Amino acid sequence: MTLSTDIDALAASAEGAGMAAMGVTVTYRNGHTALHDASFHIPLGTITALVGVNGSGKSTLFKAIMGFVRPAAGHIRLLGMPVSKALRQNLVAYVPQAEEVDWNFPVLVEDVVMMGRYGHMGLLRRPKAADHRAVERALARVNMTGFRQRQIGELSGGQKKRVFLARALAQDSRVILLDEPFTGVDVTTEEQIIALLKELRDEGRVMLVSTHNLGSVPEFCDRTILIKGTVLAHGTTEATFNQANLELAFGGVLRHFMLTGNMVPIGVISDDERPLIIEGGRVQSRDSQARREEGGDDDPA
Ligand SMILES: Nc1ncnc2c1ncn2[C@@H]1O[C@H](COP(=O)(O)OP(=O)(O)OP(=O)(O)O)[C@@H](O)[C@H]1O
Repeated sequence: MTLSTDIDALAASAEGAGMAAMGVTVTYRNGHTALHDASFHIPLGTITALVGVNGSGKSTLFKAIMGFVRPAAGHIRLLGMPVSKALRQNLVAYVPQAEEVDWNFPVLVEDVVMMGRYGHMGLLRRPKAADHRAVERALARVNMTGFRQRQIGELSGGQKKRVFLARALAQDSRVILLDEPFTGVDVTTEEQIIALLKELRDEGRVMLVSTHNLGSVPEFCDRTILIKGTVLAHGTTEATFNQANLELAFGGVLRHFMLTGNMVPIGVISDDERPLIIEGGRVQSRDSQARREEGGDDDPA
């Protein structure tokens, strides 16, 4: 009872207005507790990275937020509401990992995006002009208009991701969960997706993005949640995404290099093809690396 009141107070505050979780524990049917006592909060109009090693509980947290699994303990609020209420109001969208989708299923790109409108339609799911307009707008926003009549299975990995993002846009949800949106995506598409996420943030939406692409987290995520069976740390990326916390979350996969002629220790976290570089204890974003390569940034020497 007290816990429920606390979560409602947190969800009513600006700090937790986007998403709030308190003491969330998820135990699967086989008895495995994948998430224990997880707590965090996210304001509106933010992009939050969810980072942790394989099996750390990222997808489990998504399932709890989507109402697919019921926490054994704890509470979640989305936009100040219990999960079930936010789902009923069509306020939450999920962009899945590629592996979760049966690509042999014969369905056109525009039909996938129209699925985002189902919650806005009546029982017979007969699309109205407004639904068609929403689908068109969403496809245009992800640069996929020319592919609307294609079978989804025929698209590249990056194009499929953009179609699922368009489905979330057509749904017009305020909370968008993205499960590893950059896997199998080239750098240009990644940059397009990041630009779109920033636009959605500026519209006041809340995004939670699980990613192994650590190098791009400081570039586009305002906040970070580090997870390893529980929430190890959460807060602004500036305050949270640092060497000490990353070592806690990634321990075994953190590599240290001491480059010849350079007295600054270089840490490389190589959880993915795009590693995160930590130089002299400072996280280097891709922007700052690029500026340095052009000779314009603060030189550590
Ligand atoms: N349906 C399930 N039943 C039992 N255990 C599960 C189930 N789904 C996941 N797990 C276990 O729960 C833990 C967390 O899994 P989860 O899929 O949430 O990790 P993740 O952080 O999303 O991993 P990845 O980065 O590999 O996607 C793992 O130990 C996993 O084996």
